[in-house]
Amino acid sequence: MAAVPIPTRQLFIGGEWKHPVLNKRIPVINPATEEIVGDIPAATAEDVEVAVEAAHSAFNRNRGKDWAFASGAFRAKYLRAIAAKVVEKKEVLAKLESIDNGKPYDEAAWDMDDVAGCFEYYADLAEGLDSKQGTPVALPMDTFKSHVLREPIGVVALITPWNYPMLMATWKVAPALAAGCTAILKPSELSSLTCLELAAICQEVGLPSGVLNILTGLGPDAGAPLAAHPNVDKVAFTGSTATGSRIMTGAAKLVKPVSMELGGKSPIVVFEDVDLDKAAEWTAFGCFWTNGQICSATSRLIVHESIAAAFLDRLVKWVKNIKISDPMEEGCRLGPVVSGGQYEKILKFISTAKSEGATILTGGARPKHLNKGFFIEPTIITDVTTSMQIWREEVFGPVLCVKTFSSEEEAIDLANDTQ
Ligand SMILES: NC(=O)c1ccc[n+]([C@@H]2O[C@H](COP(=O)([O-])OP(=O)(O)OC[C@H]3O[C@@H](n4cnc5c(N)ncnc54)[C@H](O)[C@@H]3O)[C@@H](O)[C@H]2O)c1
Ligand SMILES: NCCCC=O
Repeated sequence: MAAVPIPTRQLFIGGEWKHPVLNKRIPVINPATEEIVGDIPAATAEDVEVAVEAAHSAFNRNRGKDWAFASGAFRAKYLRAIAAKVVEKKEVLAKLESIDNGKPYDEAAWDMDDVAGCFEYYADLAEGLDSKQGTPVALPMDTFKSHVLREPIGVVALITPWNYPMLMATWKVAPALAAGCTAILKPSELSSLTCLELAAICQEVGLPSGVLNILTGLGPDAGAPLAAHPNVDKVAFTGSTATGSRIMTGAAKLVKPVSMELGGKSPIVVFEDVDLDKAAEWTAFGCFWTNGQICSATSRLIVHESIAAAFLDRLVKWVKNIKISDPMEEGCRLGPVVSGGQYEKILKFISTAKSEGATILTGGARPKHLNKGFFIEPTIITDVTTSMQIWREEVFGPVLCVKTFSSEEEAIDLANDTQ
């Protein structure tokens, strides 16, 4: 599949492209080739200041009548226009995401459908707001009147991860805009390309200036000052539990509301009466989809002891059939993990599991047919105990750890074992 040129973009603030105040940039590395293919602007606290001011004036412009307190139907038109542009540019966006993040092109293309669907969904909700405004609330005393007013909270900071770059951003941008908030989006420095294209789309559809500002940059340099800014009224964050906890601690000092979507360690339980082939397919899908980099990855397999050997045999066969290649290659089902840092981290998880006494049933290393790129074979680890790191911590890569059970109670206990 032909690659696409990587656009050179700036920060998107107040409806315009702006060079970062300190003029720094971050290289974009294609994880399949380890080559630098472009760069993105690196925002710092100085740019955060300008972006928050832009979002603030957009919120208050014309006493809010231009956006925040305009009708939901007015705002919905922009959300639908963005959705239409995403559909129009789907192929380019999916290719950029695939090059930036390493996910198979087909999966990136599904994600773009989800992005468009999400903007449409919140457009519906924005339209629905209008008829709900002013709904009376019955009170026991006639002398008092009460009605419901739904109002945007103000300027919101949206901080997102790299595993579904444009989709995770959309899950925050679309509802914020539908509600009438103005926003500053800070995507992950590891895959920001499509979020910068979202900025271009906002410009194309004529989204009022300052309603959505997009700052790319490092977490500590751009994310931290954004989350802590006193004129940011709410922070919505998706990412690791450690970063979420840091943001929440800072927000607590300002009594600032936050919403957090953090990491996980999800189980898949396979009972003795399953169809072995179907269960093997879904187990592989649950853990190895998006190269295993999903918050909901079913990274703990809990299988009934009476079928464990036969089931693992099928699963290993299934996993060995997964096509591992450059994510832009036709039929790719598993690409590289997102970065060199993530690659090293996952290999360390695997070596710690070995040193703690677990067995690598399959995988555990870079596939032999690939000599560059941050590729890791789909890995299945057995002889795991609940005290091992591989069982307790989120790996966020193509690694499945296995435990057997003999009773339903035991399966439930293992499934509920918290991180
Ligand atoms: N629950 C969900 O819906 C969901 C969805 C996707 C990913 N995730 C989780 O995200 C994690 C993977 O993403 P990640 O590695 O990008 O997470 P991360 O916490 O490293 O980074 C997430 C975002 O926070 C920013 N950031 C980093 N340090 C910061 C700081 N001090 N202050 C403010 N912002 C800061 C990063 O630049 C990035 O934009 C996994 O744990 C995964 O489970 C959860
Ligand atoms: N399908 C999107 C899942 C997002 C979590 O990582």
